[in-house]
Amino acid sequence: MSPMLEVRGLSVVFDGFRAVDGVDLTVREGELRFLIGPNGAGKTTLIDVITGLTRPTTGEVLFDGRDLVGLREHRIVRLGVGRTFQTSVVFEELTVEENLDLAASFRRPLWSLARRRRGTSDAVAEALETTGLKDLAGRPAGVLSHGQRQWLEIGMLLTQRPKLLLLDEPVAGMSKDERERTGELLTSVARDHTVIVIEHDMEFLRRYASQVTVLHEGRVLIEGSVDQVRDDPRVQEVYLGRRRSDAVGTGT
Ligand SMILES: Nc1ncnc2c1ncn2[C@@H]1O[C@H](COP(=O)(O)OP(=O)(O)OP(=O)(O)O)[C@@H](O)[C@H]1O
Repeated sequence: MSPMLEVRGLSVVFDGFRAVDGVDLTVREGELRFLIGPNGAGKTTLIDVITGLTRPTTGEVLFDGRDLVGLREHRIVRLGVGRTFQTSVVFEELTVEENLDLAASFRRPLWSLARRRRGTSDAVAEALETTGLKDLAGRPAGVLSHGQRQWLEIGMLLTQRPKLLLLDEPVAGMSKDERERTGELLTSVARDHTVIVIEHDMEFLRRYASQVTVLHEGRVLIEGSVDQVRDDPRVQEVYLGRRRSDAVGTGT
């Protein structure tokens, strides 16, 4: 399959500090790619560049063959790139359905809002179904559990019909059950989307990841299967900074 995303020679320098340093990354259509790395490795900065929040110092970000560098955030969303943030963006006083509806309208130009109501409703109904939030559609988002809120945010992205989803630590702070449901949700979303997930949780990675890219000090340290990454001594050393036997899922 053709690459959905091709990052080439990407560097981001903040006041002389190289947060991202010559990163090449290719993600094919339909992949569920995990991005890991210790604090400060450059994961969020990389996502910020892909979504137009940060402008790179050098390099290209080709999405479906088109360079995203220099495009504004909303333009990138409309081209089909959606992301979640570490902080929540749901409106607590609006219902689950209203939040989805609002998110669905964001992608479209203002003039088309009235005209394409039907399409919006379809997207909202599908998102309610996929995220398993159908029974909570009429409840205010403020009453949702932490996990349900995360699923709502993923649902909000889905209403925008993205081709590529970028998720920043989707299972952080979740219970075991919620993690499991999120893993299933991601697996199902990845059936017809390309998904990149930043995630630290090794147990989660072991269960749901196939391809993993490890970033360290702004560079790609290694890319491979969960097993390859787990067994790589460099990963053991730099990513976890622990003894090998404790590291990357070889414990427990
Ligand atoms: N706007 C900025 N100005 C200056 N330095 C920045 C800026 N944004 C990020 N950095 C620095 O760039 C480096 C990479 O940060 P980034 O947030 O991308 O790492 P990360 O891998 O996402 O880490 P974490 O897992 O802690 O979120 C860090 O050292 C950070 O302090």
